[in-house]
Amino acid sequence: MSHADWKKGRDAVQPLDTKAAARASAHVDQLTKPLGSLGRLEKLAVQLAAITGEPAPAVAPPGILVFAADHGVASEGVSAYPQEVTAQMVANFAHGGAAINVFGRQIGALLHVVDVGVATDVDAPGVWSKKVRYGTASMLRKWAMSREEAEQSLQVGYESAEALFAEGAKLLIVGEMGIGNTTASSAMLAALTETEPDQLVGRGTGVCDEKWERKKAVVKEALALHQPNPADPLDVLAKVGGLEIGAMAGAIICAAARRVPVLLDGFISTVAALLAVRLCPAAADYLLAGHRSQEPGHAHVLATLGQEPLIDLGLRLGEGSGAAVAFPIVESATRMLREMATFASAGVSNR
Ligand SMILES: Cc1cc2ncn([C@H]3O[C@H](COP(=O)(O)O)[C@@H](O)[C@H]3O)c2cc1C
Ligand SMILES: O=C(O)c1cccnc1
Repeated sequence: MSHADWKKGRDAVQPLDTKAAARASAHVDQLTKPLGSLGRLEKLAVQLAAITGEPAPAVAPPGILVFAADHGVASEGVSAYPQEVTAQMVANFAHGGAAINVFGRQIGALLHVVDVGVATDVDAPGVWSKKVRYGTASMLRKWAMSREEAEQSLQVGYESAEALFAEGAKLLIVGEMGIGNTTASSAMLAALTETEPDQLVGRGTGVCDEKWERKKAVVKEALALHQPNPADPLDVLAKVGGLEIGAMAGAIICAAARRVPVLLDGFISTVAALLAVRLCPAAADYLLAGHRSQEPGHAHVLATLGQEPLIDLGLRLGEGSGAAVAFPIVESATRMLREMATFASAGVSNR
C-alpha cells in the first residue's frame, strides 16, 4: 500500500447520489403511516440513500475503529488522569471491558483498536499495531509531530478503514483513546475556526478549576508559539494535533470515498471530522452526528459542520461510545425503508 492512499481517496470522493435519494423519498411517502409522521427518521433514510447510492441502504453491521495515541501535552497537567491510562485502557479494550466494547457488542459491531501512537509498546491481543511514533511532543515546547508524521497518521486511519470495510462494515464509527486529547482537539478547533480558546476548552475527563485555567493557558500559549495556519489543515494537525485525531480523519476520508456513512461520536471525533472536511470538503456530506457531548467545544464544531446530533444524554466519554448508543436510531431509519409495508402492499387506504 502506498503512503499516499489517503490523498487518492480524498480526490475520489463523489457528490451525493440525488437519484437514490429521490427514490428513497418517494418510497418513504408510500409507507403505511401518515405523510411525514416518522419525522427525522425519514430525513435520515433519504440521507443514507444519498450517501450510499442505494435506495434501500443497510448500515448493519456497523464498524468501530478506536484509535489510541498519547499526547506530550499530558505532562503539562491538563487532564484529570495520568498518561499511562491510555495504554491501560488499550489493554482494557483488548479484553472487552470498556464502555465501547459493551455498546459495540450490543449493536453487533465489528470493532478494532489501533495503536497509532501510544507512548509505550503495546502488547495486547488483537490490537492493530500501526504506531507512527511514541506519543506526540508537548505543543507547549515543540510541534506535536512533524508534517510527515501528520500525513502518516492520516494514512494509518485510511488503511484501517479499508481493512474494516473489507470485513463488511456498512457504517463507520470512529472512536479514540488518548489522555490529553481534549486539549489537542480544543487547540485544533481554535486554530481551524479562528475562535477564542476560552469558549472551547472544557473539563475533559473532569479537571478541577485550577487545571482548567491551566488548560486554557496551555492552548493559548501553544497557538501563540506555533501560529498554525487555518488554511493549511496539516499544519494545524502537526503543530497542535494528535496522532489518533489524524487517524480518525483519514478513516473518515476513506469512508466518504467508499460511500460509507460515518456516525460521529463526541468532541474529539467531531474535530477529526472537521479536519477531514478541511482536507476534503466533499466528505462533509457523508457525516451524521451521533450525540452532543458535554464538552463545550462540541456545540461549536457541530455548528461549524452544520450537524444536529441525534441524542443528548450528557455523555462525555469518547471511545465512540455516544455514536454506538445512537446507532440503533440510524438502523431504525434503514429498517423503516426496507421492511415497512406500503399502502398498496398492505391494502391500507391512502388519502
Ligand atoms: C479511564 C478513562 C477511559 C476513557 N475513555 C475515554 N476517555 C476520554 O478521555 C480522554 C480525554 O480527556 P482529557 O483530555 O481530559 O485527558 C481521552 O482518552 C478520551 O477518549 C477516557 C478517559 C479515562 C480516564
Ligand atoms: O466528547 C468527547 O468525546 C469527550 C469528552 C471528554 C473526554 N473525552 C471525550
